[in-house]
Amino acid sequence: MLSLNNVTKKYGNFTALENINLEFSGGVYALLAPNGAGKTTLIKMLTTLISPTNGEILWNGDEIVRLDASYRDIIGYLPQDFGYYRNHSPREFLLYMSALKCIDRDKAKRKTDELIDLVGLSDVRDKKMKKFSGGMIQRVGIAQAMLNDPKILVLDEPTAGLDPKERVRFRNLISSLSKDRIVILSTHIVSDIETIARRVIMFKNHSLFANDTPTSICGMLMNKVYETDDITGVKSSYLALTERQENGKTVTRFTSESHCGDVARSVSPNLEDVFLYIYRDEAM
Ligand SMILES: Nc1ncnc2c1ncn2[C@@H]1O[C@H](COP(=O)(O)OP(=O)(O)OP(=O)(O)O)[C@@H](O)[C@H]1O
Repeated sequence: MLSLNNVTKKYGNFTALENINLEFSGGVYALLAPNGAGKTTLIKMLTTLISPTNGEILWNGDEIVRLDASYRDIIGYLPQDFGYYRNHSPREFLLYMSALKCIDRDKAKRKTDELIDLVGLSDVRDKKMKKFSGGMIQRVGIAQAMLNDPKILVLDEPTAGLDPKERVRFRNLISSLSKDRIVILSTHIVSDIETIARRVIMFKNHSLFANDTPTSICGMLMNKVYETDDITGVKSSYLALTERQENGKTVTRFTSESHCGDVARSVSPNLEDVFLYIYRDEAM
C-alpha cells in the first residue's frame, strides 16, 4: 500500500499542496482537477523527483526516500512531456529504455515484444516514430513505463492531445493494466476516468477536496441537476453547467439548490457536472 501522511509541498512561500492524506492499494486512482491544482506536484513527489516539504510518503510502511532505488524499481512513470527519439522505432526505443533501467538483454527483448503487442503497435514495431500520431506515441510511453512490470504505474495527463478514438483506446488499455497494480492517473478531462476510476481524487485551494468513488462523488449533486429548453422559466438562482442543441432548441443543464421540478426536468448528476460545479470560480 502507498500512503501519504500529512504531505505538504511548498515552492518558496507558495503552498502548492497542503496536508494531503491519501492511500492507494490497487486499481485506477484519478487525480482530477483543473490546471495548476497540484496534480503534477503530487505525481513528482510519488515518483521521488521532488520531496515533500512536510509529511511522509510510505510504501508498505517504509518511507519511499529511504527505499530509494528499490522503490523506483517498482514504479512505472509516464511524464507529461515524454521524451523520445523521433528516429527510433518503438522496438529500438524500448530496448534503449530497458538498458537504462538495467533490465537484462534477453528479458528486455521478450518484454519489448510483449508490450508492443499489448499496446497494439505490432504492425509498426520497426517503423520510425517520427510519423506516429499522438495516440501511438502515448502507447509507446505506456509501454516504456511498463518495462519493469511496475506495481505502481503513474501517468501524468496521458490523454492530452489525443483524438476521441485514441482516448477510448487508451482508456481501455489503462483499465486492463490496473487489474494487478496501482494506477495513478492525472487528468482534467472527466471522460478519461468516469468509467474506469476506482476512486477520484480532487484538489481545491491546494487541499484535498474529495477522495471517493465516481458514484459517491456524483452523489454530491443528487436531486440538484436539471435540464430545460427554457432557462428563462427558472426563477430561483441556478448555475448553468452546459448547453446543447436539441431539435433546434438550446437545452441548458444547470444545478440549483432549490427544487425546480415544475419548470425543468430532473436528471442524474455526472462527474462533469460535479467538476464544473466545484471549480466554477476557477479559470480553466
Ligand atoms: N517549481 C515550481 N516553482 C514554483 N511554483 C511551482 C513549481 N512547480 C509548480 N508550481 C506551481 O504549483 C502549482 C501546482 O502546479 P502543478 O504543475 O502541480 O499543477 P497541475 O495540477 O499539475 O497543473 P498542470 O496540469 O497545468 O501541470 C501551480 O500554481 C504552479 O504554478
